[in-house]
Amino acid sequence: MCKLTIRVARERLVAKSPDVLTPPLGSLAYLNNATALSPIRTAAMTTKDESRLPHEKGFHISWDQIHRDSRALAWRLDGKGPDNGGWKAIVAITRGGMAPAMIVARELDIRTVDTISVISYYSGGGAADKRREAKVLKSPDAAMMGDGTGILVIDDLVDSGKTLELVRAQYPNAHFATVYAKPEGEPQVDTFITGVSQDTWIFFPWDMALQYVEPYRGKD
Ligand SMILES: O=P(O)(O)OC[C@H]1O[C@H](OP(=O)(O)OP(=O)(O)O)[C@H](O)[C@@H]1O
Ligand code: HPA
Ligand SMILES: [Mg+2]
Repeated sequence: MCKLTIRVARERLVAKSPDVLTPPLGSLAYLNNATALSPIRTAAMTTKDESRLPHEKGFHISWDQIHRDSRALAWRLDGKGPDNGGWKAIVAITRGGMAPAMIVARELDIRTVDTISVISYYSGGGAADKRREAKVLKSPDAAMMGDGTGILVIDDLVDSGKTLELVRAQYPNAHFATVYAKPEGEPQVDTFITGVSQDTWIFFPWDMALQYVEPYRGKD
């Protein structure tokens, strides 16, 4: 009875929106499905989108988890600012830093929140030669920022450290905080909550969607 209900519901879904259950090859939904089936990535998976996610493992973060980890970050930063423990403002590194920054701002009752938009890309020649580069597309208010004193710069994660390196060069006295940190980028971050190995790709809830998966023992 239960199985029948699930099957009917799924068929309706397919009929209405085929792309929900069969995402294009290489999309994150597809890759997420593959990692959900096997925590160690399969050969088939790496050949499907090697350029984008050459990582061994996937670490899937739910909305609930990022909320709890961002709150933990806020509590760790509480009372650590230079103005009697207080912080002047928060600057979120868009786009991934916006959700954690909002949660930290709420926890610490910081009302001034600005953004810095950083875009990162790969440059260089062949695969072995490629370097991650970052560029600022939009800066926060210059008068407020000064050299960064009292400013809490927040991002979701640090990986290679290129993004934070660029922002730190502009605001050397700011405090840099991320929710997650990989070892290569750790020297760039002042405060973080969870360390993640370099060969792990972190999947954030805003990049994901729930989708149906076949039972392990098949459909019937
Ligand atoms: O330490 P790095 O190697 O520089 O990588 C970390 C950055 O990469 C991701 O952002 P991305 O540039 O993908 O953009 P987004 O936040 O707009 O998704 C992430 O949100 C960090 O900002
Ligand atoms: O592990 C990651 N997950 C999501 N975005 C990222 N940008 C750099 N590294 C990562
Ligand atoms: Mg980002």
